[in-house]
Amino acid sequence: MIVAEAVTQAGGIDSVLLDIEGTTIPVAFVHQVLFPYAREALPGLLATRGDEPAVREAVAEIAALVPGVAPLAQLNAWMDRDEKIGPLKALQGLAWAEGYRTGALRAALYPDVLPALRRWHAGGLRLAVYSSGSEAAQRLIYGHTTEGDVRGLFDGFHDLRIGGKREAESYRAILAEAGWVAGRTLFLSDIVAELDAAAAAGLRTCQLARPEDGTRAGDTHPVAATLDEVARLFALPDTP
Ligand SMILES: CSCCC(=O)C(=O)COP(=O)(O)O
Ligand SMILES: [Mg+2]
Repeated sequence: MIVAEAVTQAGGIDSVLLDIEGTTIPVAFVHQVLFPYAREALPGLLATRGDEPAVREAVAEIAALVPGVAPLAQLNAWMDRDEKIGPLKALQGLAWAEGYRTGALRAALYPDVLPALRRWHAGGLRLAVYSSGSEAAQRLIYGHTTEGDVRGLFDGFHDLRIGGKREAESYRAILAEAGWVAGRTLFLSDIVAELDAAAAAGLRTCQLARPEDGTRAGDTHPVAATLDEVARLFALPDTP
C-alpha cells in the first residue's frame, strides 16, 4: 500500500473521475442483481424490440464483430466471460431501464459513497463517471439510487465509446472532452490495470479495495477501503 506517496501528493486535486463497479457500487449488486436481470430480459428484448434504432444498432455491431453468429448466442458468450463490449453494454442498459422503470431495480451504493460525493461536490470538486456500463446505464444507476436521483452530482458520464478502460488514450480523451488537467484529476477504481492506464495518461490514482468485495490491493497505487479514506489520503474537501 503506497500511503506515503499519496500523502506527499496531497492537495491540488480539483476533479475526480470514478469507476462504478467495485468503486461506488458493490460487485455483488452488479453480478448478482444487474447481470442476471439483463440475462433474463435480453431474449425478450431482442424478440420484441428489434425495430428500435438502439437495438438495431447494437445487433448490427454484433454482426460486424462476429459475423454469422446469432446475436443472443454471442451476447450469452460475452456475459459468461464478463466481456466489456459496447453492444452488450448498450443492450444491458436497455434491459435495466425497464427494471428501474418498474421499480424492480434500485441501486444500493456503498454507504460511504453518497455522503463523500456530496461533500466533494459541495466543496467545489468536479465529478464524472467512467464505467464499462453504457452512459444510459450509468444515468439509470445514479438516477435510481436508494437515496433518489443523484445525477446532479456529476458533470459527465463516459463509457466504452471513448475507448477501453485499460488504455491510456481513453483517459486523455476524457480529459480533453471535460477540459480537465491530468495532474489535478484523481481516478478511482478497483482494477489495477485501469489505474495503470490512467497513471500513464498523467492522472493521479487511488485503488478502492473494498473488504466486502474481497478486492485484492495492488502495490503500485495508493489504496483506500472507502471514499473517506480517499479524502484523507488526498486532502479532498471537508474530510471528516
Ligand atoms: C453502469 S452499471 C453496470 C456496470 C457494468 O456493466 C460493468 O460491466 C462494470 O463496469 P465498471 O467499469 O463500472 O467496473
Ligand atoms: Mg470497477
